[in-house]
Amino acid sequence: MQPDELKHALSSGLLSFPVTDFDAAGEFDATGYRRRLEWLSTYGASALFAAGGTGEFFSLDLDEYPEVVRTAVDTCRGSVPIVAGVGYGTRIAVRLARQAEELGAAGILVLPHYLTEADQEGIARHVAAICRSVRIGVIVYNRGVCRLGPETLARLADECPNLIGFKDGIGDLELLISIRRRMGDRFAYMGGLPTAEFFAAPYRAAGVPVYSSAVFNFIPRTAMAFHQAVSAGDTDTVNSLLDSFFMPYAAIRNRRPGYAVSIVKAGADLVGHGAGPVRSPLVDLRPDERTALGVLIESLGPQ
Ligand SMILES: O=C([O-])C(=O)C[C@H](O)[C@@H](O)C(=O)[O-]
Repeated sequence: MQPDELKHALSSGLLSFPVTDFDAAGEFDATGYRRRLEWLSTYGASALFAAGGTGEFFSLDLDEYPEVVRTAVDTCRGSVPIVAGVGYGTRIAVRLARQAEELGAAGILVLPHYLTEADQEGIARHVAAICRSVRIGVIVYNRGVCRLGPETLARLADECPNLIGFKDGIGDLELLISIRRRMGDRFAYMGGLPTAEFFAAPYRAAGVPVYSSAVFNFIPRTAMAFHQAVSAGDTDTVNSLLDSFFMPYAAIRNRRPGYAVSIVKAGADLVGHGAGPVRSPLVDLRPDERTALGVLIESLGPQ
């Protein structure tokens, strides 16, 4: 897929980050992952992101990363574009980006580099090296220690024609709007904070109508309906779902660090599409938390 084709695909609709399937021994379960993507690809997401945050990229072994990307690309070929997450330092990120491109990924999402703070210039060099290493489209992701400003992004966009997207995982509206106004239609823009639905309406107002939904992993019909309600300005439906599902959902999610991913895996399990346990350093939901989540999911009706 050409970078501009990917930019077009990411400029509308709903995105998602499938969880990654691990078996009881904690090994990557390609069969389960393929079934998951076959199921999710029928709900009309504009793109699916393999090995993203919700996909536990940070816990994948470098030897199993290509298996995850290959499974996603082969399963979704011809139905929905697969964007592959890459991360860590520049050398590892470039190696992963080249692997993902060779395996047929439609694009690359640059997850934050690891641990250290870094200057805008250094992060720009990091992103530019990744862009230069592939021909497919690249999306830069402000999150954690990666916090690029509008002027840095403008220089990167001039230097890297295949840099076609910006994803926000920080939630600083002044920064987001400054980037959106400075970059105009040069990028496709995506919201992607934990439980993106909370930010969907204000981000749409800021000129970012597209976001990635983690809950799409277990309530895809509701996730699509929520996105359609935001898009239509149906505030009654948006507020009703925020009050009845997302607020109590967030109350569970906020109980322990890392639950933003663990709760999604628990939800998938509760709807019969289990993906196995999370890998450390994450922990799975406690039994009472699973029960509370199950009640919330039941209240939404069939998916
Ligand atoms: O790796 C990531 O950024 C994500 O998984 C983003 C999530 O989809 C986030 O938007 C969410 O939790 O709804």
